[in-house]
Order: sequence, then C-alpha cells, then structure tokens
Amino acid sequence: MLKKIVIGSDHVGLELKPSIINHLKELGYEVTDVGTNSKDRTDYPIFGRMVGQKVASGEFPLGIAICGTGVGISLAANKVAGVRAACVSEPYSASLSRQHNNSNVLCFGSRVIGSELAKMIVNAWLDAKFQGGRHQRRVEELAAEDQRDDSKFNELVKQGKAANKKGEN
Ligand SMILES: O=C(CO)[C@H](O)[C@H](O)COP(=O)(O)O
Repeated sequence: MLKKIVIGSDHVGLELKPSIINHLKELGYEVTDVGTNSKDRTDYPIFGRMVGQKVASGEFPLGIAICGTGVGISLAANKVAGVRAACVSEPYSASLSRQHNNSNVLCFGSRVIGSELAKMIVNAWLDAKFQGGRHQRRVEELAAEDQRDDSKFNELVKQGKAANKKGEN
C-alpha cells in the first residue's frame, strides 16, 4: 500500500524539514511538501492550515508541521475541524498522541529539537496505533467540539463519567 504524508513548515521549520522529508522517503513514504520553501520570513498559520486541510479532507491520512517551537503551527492546524495536531518534543508523547488521541498531525519545533531527535519522534509517531476503547469516546468528544455540537458533547461526557466511575475500558 502506498504510504503518503503531507508536510509543511514556516521559514524557521524549514531548517529541519529537508532532513525529515529525506527520512520519510527512506521509510518508504511519498511526501508532499506544501511549503514554505524559502528562507524569507512568513507566517506559520498559512502552512499549519494547509497541512490541516489536506489531512481533514482525507487527501492525506497524516501530516507533519514544523515551525520554531511547533506551538504556533499546531495551533493553526488544530483550527481545522477534524485535525488532532500534537505538538511534542520527545518520542513518548509522540507515541501516546496516536495511541490515546489518534493524532493525525505531528508538530515540533526546529528551535527546540535537532534532526536526530526529530527523526526518533517521527518514528515513534508512525509506529504507534490508536488504541480505541475508552479513548474512542474522548476523540468523539473532540469531534463534537469541532461541530459545535454541545448536546452530543454533553451526552458523551455523561457516558464517560459513568464509564470512568465503573472503571470500564
Ligand atoms: O515558532 C513559531 C511559532 O510558534 C515561529 O516559527 C516563530 O514565531 C517565527 O519567529 P520569527 O518571525 O521571529 O522568525
């Protein structure tokens, strides 16, 4: 099966992006880079949004977005309904962000981590699988928030309170 991934960055994230693209290609991914490809100063919301839209639309199952800290570009990606962007700086959170949160966009910062740690984070994230179970309802609660569906959100929270009290999975 063809493994596809979309990647984007601002001018600061561009410092790390080429090594991550090479790494993904070595892992057998077909990589689509939505920019930026210039060192000229630009705005991270543009690229977080583009990566987010390409994932939320279903065109790509997963995306990676890089800025200076990973924070701004993750905030931008998370504005797109259906996106669960995780801003991380170590492999444990990267892995758990998929196992528990079913993250579909991975974000990190080129001013925070170096390329070797970034590759370890990417590996941990790609290798992890969503666990479902009790995490499924929580991800659905996030989706209800995306749709501003308060009644669905409140119903899920009610079910969750009951399930958590009983210690159900
Ligand atoms: O990390 C970032 C957002 O969270 C940006 O990469 C950072 O703010 C860009 O800063 P500058 O314009 O000074 O290069």
